[in-house]
Amino acid sequence: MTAQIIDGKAFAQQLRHRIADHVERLKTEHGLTPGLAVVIVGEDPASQVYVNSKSKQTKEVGMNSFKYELPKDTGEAELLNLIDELNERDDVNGILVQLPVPDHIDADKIIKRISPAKDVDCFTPENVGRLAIGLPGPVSCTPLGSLMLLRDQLGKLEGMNAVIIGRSNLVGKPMSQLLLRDNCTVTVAHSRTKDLPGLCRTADIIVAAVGRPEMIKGDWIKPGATVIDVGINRVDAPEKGEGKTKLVGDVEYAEAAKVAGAITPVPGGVGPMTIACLLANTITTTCLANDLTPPSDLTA
Ligand SMILES: Nc1nc2c(c(=O)[nH]1)N[C@@H](CN(C=O)c1ccc(C(=O)N[C@@H](CCC(=O)O)C(=O)O)cc1)CN2
Repeated sequence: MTAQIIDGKAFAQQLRHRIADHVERLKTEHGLTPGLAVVIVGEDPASQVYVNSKSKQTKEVGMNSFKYELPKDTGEAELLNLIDELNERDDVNGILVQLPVPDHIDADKIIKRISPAKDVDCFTPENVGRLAIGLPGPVSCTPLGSLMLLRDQLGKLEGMNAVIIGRSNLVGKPMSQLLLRDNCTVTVAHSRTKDLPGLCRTADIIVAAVGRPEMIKGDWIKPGATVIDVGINRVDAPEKGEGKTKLVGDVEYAEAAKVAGAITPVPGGVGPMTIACLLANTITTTCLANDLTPPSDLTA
């Protein structure tokens, strides 16, 4: 068997087209132009790439983009002041602080300062709670993107055994909420889980979000299972030349693709969905702030 490759890049592009249509409708029917503010502190090269993509794609779908590039020695108080300002602004519907922030800044403190009404990452305690009890609001971007890919691939997820590997606040925990909501039987595995290979072999759906290159082996996959690889790991690639690197996921892709029914590649799988879902969340927060029902095709 050779797995179907789930093309996240193409799906994200279609999603952005739908988002652009929603933006146009908000403008023409309601006089609203959604605005997204993205804040980066420091010069981490990968973060700069992500932030530039976010800003570019925000403009491409017709929203206003506000980008704040702060030096790495920016103080916590200064960053908190900027967030306070953005919380107050009527033309800003979404605020995102790119993670990681430098060590001298307390990321939790920063996240908690973002108004839940503008928290397009769905990181604030209020929005995490809303997600857990199924209230309308933004949904964590990478899990939302993964869910959209799963539903597109499998239709109804009801009754399926889902194993999520990784229990982070960013991916593992919100992913478990979303799959539970879709009536999967969900197991969240982590570093203390016993017999991880055996557990994975019971899964109809595997979501790998551990951040360890190719940790999930091909022979851990149940034949026909759907594999969502959230990992984005940069590793040495001597085969490409001295000093060269490449991106790999958390799953041993070549071997897993021989067994799985469908699998996301890295790059080109879940990554592009993360940014598209950020734009989707900005539509959601814009609608909720203006007493409009968020479009059902952009949320969970
Ligand atoms: N505030 C946030 N910070 C971070 C988040 C987040 O959701 N909110 N997630 C990650 C980084 N991230 C978005 O910010 C992100 C990561 C990867 C991709 C992506 O499209 N990856 C490409 C490969 C890109 C490359 O060549 O490096 C792919 O997988 O095809 C988009 C967004 C941490 N921080």
